[in-house]
Amino acid sequence: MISVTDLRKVYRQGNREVVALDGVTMDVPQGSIHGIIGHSGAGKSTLVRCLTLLDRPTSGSVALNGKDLTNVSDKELLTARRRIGMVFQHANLFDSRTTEENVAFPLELTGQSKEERAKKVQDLLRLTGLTDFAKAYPSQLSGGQRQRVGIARALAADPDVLLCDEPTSALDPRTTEEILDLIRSLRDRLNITVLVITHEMHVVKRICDSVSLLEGGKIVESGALSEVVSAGGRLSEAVLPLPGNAASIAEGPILELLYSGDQAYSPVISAITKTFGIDVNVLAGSIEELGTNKFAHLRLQLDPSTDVDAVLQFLTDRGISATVKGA
Ligand SMILES: Nc1ncnc2c1ncn2[C@@H]1O[C@H](COP(=O)(O)OP(=O)(O)OP(=O)(O)O)[C@@H](O)[C@H]1O
Repeated sequence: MISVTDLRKVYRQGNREVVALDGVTMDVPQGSIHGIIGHSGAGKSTLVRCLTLLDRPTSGSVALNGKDLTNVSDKELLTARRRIGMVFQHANLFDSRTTEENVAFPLELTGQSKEERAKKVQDLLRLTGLTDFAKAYPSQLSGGQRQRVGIARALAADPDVLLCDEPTSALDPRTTEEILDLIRSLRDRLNITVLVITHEMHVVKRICDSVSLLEGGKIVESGALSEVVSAGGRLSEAVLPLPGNAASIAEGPILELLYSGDQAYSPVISAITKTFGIDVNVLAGSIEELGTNKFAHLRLQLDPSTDVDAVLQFLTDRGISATVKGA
């Protein structure tokens, strides 16, 4: 479990102050995968540096399993940092070391026997699908395989938290899916807490249980993926985007519908047409399955004669969030 409370980081640039983190608070429970998404300059890198205490926050706290890391001695901090395994965009491997030697590197500092280290490395290679590449050098590996080595190395010290900073930004789409699936399967097998910092929504959609939107150093939306999608805010728009310029072919009110669960497959449109005896035109739609939940986002144009308030009530009664566009 990692808990961040009111984290602030202010940089000084001459006379100017830059507030890179402005009161970030979040709790990520043991065994869950939390995504932090934000555009360039939102404060993601600063957050990573503050979470690992590579950069001291100006105020606020970062606690790992209840222990406040902002309040420990430098020696304790060194030990505490090993509880957080780091995965970066580029694996930054030692070119002169083989896969197994790269993975063994953090273990060389732990005082374990050679046999214990060798067994641990073999376990990690099996876990990350690298057994056949144990003797290969980084130059003989693909980008995805190198990232696997980086992940195996990050797990060597049995961390409580795996902090992944843009883990797939340098990979092609297929390798991205493989690495994301690996991260999720590691969480399933090791019950490790995972924090994924990314600017890519598909990363969040593919593996995260919960997500926070970071903007200008603040978390502006946060929650379980199903909650934020149903809430109809900015994350919802990003997960279930509709084209902004879907042309209407006739006059009539335009409604946007957002709904989840089994209702995502319910015949909403035919229910409206039958109940109100009107024509309905689908301007745009997006249906997604995220984890075990399904979500739908539709933009509909209704007959000009429609009693819009009655349709809105009809939809609300069925647990469907509906808003009139351009009203
Ligand atoms: N060492 C520093 N000194 C002064 N300002 C800084 C420093 N590091 C970051 N900043 C500022 O803090 C803000 C957040 O930067 P940060 O690098 O954390 O954003 P980011 O979301 O990681 O962006 P990117 O995705 O482009 O790396 C920016 O306005 C940046 O200019």
